[in-house]
Amino acid sequence: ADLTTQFLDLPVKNPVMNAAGVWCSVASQLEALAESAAGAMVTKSCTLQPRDGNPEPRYRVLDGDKPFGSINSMGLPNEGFAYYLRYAQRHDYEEKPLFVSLSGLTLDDNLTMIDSLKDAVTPAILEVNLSCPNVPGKSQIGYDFESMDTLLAEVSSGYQRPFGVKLPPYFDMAHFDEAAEILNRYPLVAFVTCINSIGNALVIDLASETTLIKPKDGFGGLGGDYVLPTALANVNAFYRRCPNKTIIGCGGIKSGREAFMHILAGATLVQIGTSLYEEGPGIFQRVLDELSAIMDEKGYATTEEFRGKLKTL
Ligand SMILES: O=C(O)c1[nH]c(=O)[nH]c(=O)c1I
Repeated sequence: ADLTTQFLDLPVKNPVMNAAGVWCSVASQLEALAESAAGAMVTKSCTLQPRDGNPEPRYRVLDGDKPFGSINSMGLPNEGFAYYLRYAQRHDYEEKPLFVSLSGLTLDDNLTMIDSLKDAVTPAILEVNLSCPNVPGKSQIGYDFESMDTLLAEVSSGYQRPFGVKLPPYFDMAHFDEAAEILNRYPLVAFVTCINSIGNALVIDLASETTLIKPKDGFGGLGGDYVLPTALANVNAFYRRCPNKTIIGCGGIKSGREAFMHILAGATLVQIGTSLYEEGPGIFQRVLDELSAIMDEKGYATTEEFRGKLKTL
């Protein structure tokens, strides 16, 4: 099958990329993504200043029994905005698009970073993270509709170019409606990435009767198989409610099957997190081959032919 995809006005070799935060914190990882089969890539969400993040253990893969997944409370460790801006200025955009993810600790920090990104005049695509669940004392902007509205207004007037947002999962129709109503008031919000990890889950080790991770009494963001149905719901909910925006799907993708489901639900690109963390950048070619085989089997030549075509009963 032909996996080439149009994202906004950009031709992309294929719809598969990494999820922000996974395999994208330092130059060596970014270079590995650039050399991988991924059709696009995104940098680790960054703050204005470098951050160490939370104490370890702060990431655990859950693969002892089914389902496969992960829990993390990294706490936004990153090299600082200037580091990722430097990478964005030396990235080969002919090879593949680069997204830059920002997660400022304050609105001012976000606006300062956006100003520099705008003046740097790089083709990098801005993904504003509204959903980091792991900074102690910081709640997720995506769950505070008023501050989300304010941030989108400020970023729109500051950046004055199309950008996107990374949303937390929502679990109520009224929340899908309210979030979409806000997003639709900002035409510069060109894309919406659903979902970030399901925040503040708790995984317990039976033998030791202890939490698996250290920060926040063991509460952390859930990824992997656990979140696929919620991810698909959020992709489809915003696909239905935001007809003028592009949806990027993220959550529970570990093979061509889940990638196909995300596209069927309305996603244009799909992001891989937990499975990339565990398998490494070789996963992209595997998922692409699996997706292509499923499309061939079903008789779809391009992703365009089935994107958003989920049937209801
Ligand atoms: O703890 C993190 O660094 C983190 N972890 C996540 O699961 N999602 C996020 O957006 C972030 I910024």
